[in-house]
Amino acid sequence: MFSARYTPGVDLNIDDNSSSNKLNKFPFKRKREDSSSESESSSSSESELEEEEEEEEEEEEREDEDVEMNTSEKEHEENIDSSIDSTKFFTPEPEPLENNKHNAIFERFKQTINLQDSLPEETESVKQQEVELHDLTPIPQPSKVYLPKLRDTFLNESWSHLNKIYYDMTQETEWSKIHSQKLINDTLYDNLINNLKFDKVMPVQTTIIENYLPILLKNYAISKSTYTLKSGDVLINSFTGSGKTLAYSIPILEILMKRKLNKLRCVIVLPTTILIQQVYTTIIQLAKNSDLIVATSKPNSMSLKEETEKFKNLKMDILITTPGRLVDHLNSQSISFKDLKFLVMDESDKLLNQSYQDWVNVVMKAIKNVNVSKFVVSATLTKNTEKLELLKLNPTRTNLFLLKDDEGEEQENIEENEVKTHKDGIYQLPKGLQEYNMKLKFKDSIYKPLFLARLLNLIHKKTSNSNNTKNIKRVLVFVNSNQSSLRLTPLLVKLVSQYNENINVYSTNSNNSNLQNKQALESFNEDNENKCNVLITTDIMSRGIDLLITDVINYNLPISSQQYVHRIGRTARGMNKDIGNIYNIFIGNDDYKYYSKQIDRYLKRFNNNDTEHKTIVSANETQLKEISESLDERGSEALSYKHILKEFTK
Ligand SMILES: Nc1ncnc2c1ncn2[C@@H]1O[C@H](COP(=O)(O)OP(=O)(O)OP(=O)(O)O)[C@@H](O)[C@H]1O
Repeated sequence: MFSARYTPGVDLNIDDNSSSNKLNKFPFKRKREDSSSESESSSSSESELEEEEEEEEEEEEREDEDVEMNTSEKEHEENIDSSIDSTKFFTPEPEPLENNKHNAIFERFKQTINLQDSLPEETESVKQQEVELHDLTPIPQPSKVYLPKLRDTFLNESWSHLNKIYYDMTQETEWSKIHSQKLINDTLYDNLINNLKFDKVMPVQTTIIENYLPILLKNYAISKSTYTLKSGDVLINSFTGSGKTLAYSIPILEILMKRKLNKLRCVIVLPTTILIQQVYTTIIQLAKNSDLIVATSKPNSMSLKEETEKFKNLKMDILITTPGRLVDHLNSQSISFKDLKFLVMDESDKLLNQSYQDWVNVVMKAIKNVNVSKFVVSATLTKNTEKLELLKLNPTRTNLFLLKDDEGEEQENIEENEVKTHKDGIYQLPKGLQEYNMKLKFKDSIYKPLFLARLLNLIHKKTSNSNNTKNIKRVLVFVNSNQSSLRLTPLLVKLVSQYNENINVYSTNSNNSNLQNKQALESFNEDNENKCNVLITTDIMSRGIDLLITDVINYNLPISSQQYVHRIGRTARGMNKDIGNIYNIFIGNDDYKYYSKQIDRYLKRFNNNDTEHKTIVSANETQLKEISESLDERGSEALSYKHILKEFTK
């Protein structure tokens, strides 16, 4: 109940009833006053009144004693009193006491006071300075020191010393022209025209074939052992679907086809097994009728031991693999980099984000004293110096291939108000995209699956682009987690069946076996006329996958502009650059704000003045507007939806 300051040597007895102990009675006097006022209603007894009178007398006695104290002692005591909140702390006052030990204490106290009085005067002036008062204006502060943003500078400088070669979209040419210039051999030309059925050379391919391949060929003619060192490394930053696979494969195959060696001369590293299969399919078609042996190494298809056995007898020229498997083979010495000439890192920014088995360092160590040309490739090539440093690029001969924008400006130097260059790279979108942003009100968020079903119905009914004569629709629906994919798929199957029997919904997720995922992908890719195939997937499908996809729906927003670039890059690819609709679904304002600040502002579009993609459902797309309008909760569609939802949440 009581709060009392403990004074060493004084025995504080807080028994308030002990009237005989005056020392105790005094310290808690105020408390007693308080408590008497609290119990005003109770009648005060005569004895209590007497007691109070007694106390008053005692106090008067003390006052008299005080007068007898010397002035300095008194002043000091006042000072002490004023610095103590007397309502909180009570220190026993000296009184004439029967107990001699207290007298000794008071004696010491007096001595202390006297000593304090004899302190030199400047102590006081120092004290005064310390308590100097200020009014309420802020105390002046030293001006802020602005340090340069070292990290940003550091990041951006990674490209500054590279030999930049800009290309533009007009640089499309014919394979026959490249062939006639003797830049590619007859077999390669034949494979391009007859196997792959390509007649045009895409701009990024043209620039590399015209600018890098001649140097490689010239140096190869001079020396078969140092040509890669003299030609240097290649960095390719080019948008999704622009044909980067061929851009690096053609120069490499042209050189490797020149002599039959059947020793490991090229390794292509990719982040996923799906991509390994895809690149392999392209390369074996290009290498047909040549002496080159192309092999893959995929973690899921064969054990390391089995693969090691296989490699003992396989004199491969090209190996396509993942970073983890490559490290496994290097560690078990089942492959050697002794004859290596080319190392390709496709989707390089993704690879450089993987620290699994410290793969970059292991691989760089393995190629230490070998002359190797490195190809670092991505639609979102990193500018991060720390990461690029790991690759130990050729310090004097590293060529960076970059796209100029529509106005012929060099993309790297564009720092406009609306479109910012991301510190990690340049994020150019493909040309033929149509982007639609749609917002659902926050209160309608439970209807998001129903909204998606309506949207798919609409996509199926939309008339196709003239290139897509069979009117096949393939729609990728991106969700952010495996769980979302598992929850959404059965619900969507049920919902779309109410609208449209021509919509097939598949999903890839980690609950499926590899075989099931493969089958889902194959079914999704089937050419069923007038059908709409839908694949619900996570970002595992966002990189590099090359199928004819007509529409991409960001059911959940991606977390970064890089991720957005790769997701939407599954459409508007290669020669199908005019086929590609993107639908971004926002819930409430927060999603839209996130998209604007974290994603959209870093994207470069071929025509940046075209702001249509930024509107929430463009005015001419009235159907889209209809489906994104608030759903009437009493409507029969919404009611039946709620019933279905209940079934799925049981
Ligand atoms: N010269 C060409 N003529 C016609 N089609 C081509 C040509 N080169 C590539 N393609 C096709 O263009 C599509 C995209 O090519 P590729 O997969 O190499 O793109 P990418 O730039 O690597 O894309 P991503 O960044 O998404 O991996 C593929 O279907 C490919 O077969």
